[in-house]
Amino acid sequence: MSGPQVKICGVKDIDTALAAARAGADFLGFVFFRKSPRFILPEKAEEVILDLKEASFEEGFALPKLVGLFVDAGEKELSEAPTLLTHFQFHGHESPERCKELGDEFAVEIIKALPVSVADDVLKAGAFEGATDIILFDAKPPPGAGRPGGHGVSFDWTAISSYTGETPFMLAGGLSPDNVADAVASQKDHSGFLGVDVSSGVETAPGNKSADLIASFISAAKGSK
Ligand SMILES: O=C(O)c1ccccc1N[C@@H]1O[C@H](COP(=O)(O)O)[C@@H](O)[C@H]1O
Repeated sequence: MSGPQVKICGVKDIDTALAAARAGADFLGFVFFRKSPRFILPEKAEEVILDLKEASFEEGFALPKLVGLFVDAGEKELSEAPTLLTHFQFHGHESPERCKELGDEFAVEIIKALPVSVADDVLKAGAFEGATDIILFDAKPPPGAGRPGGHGVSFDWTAISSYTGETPFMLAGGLSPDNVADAVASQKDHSGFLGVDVSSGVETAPGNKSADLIASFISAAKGSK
């Protein structure tokens, strides 16, 4: 495995985007789900992306891949998303066929999140083979939760050992600077492991990202803690 890729999700402003990109984030996520404390308007996300792109030229850091996070979004919502997004991340009930169709229609790569609590949940990834570019194994939300992710809860990572698909996967749910090295170590021998994704674990309060926690998370994930 080459080094794990890191996705910092729930970016709401240029300072966070710059902190993550300068620290070496490979993906930045923008949450277009209104019930989330990380929600960002598409116009604001577009502004952040354009400013980030300009800074990447001026300072010479790599522009991360740019991910829009959606939950059962319709065509209108998807078409209002910033045009520079490289990936759509789906956290709703999107079928494999719908994932494939939308990836082709919007010319983006698709990340499909699958909620996991036990090994059997991981087997559901089989249906998405060939329909998505990345599978995101995320923790199942707590009962009664108002959104399908971003709760800072984790699951037993050994559940992923039952995954034998060809589609690369990322791991999310309750990761933080303190446990991400263990999470990476738990998957490093799995040929499909692409990287890790975090939101709550690099925040001081829901929706408030910390540049220090982001930098600590990225170095711990990439092995230079
Ligand atoms: O972050 C949110 O508010 C959110 C809303 C709706 C769907 C997913 C959401 N977050 C994603 O959940 C995982 C894990 O988050 P955490 O690190 O446990 O907070 C990650 O992909 C978030 O982007």
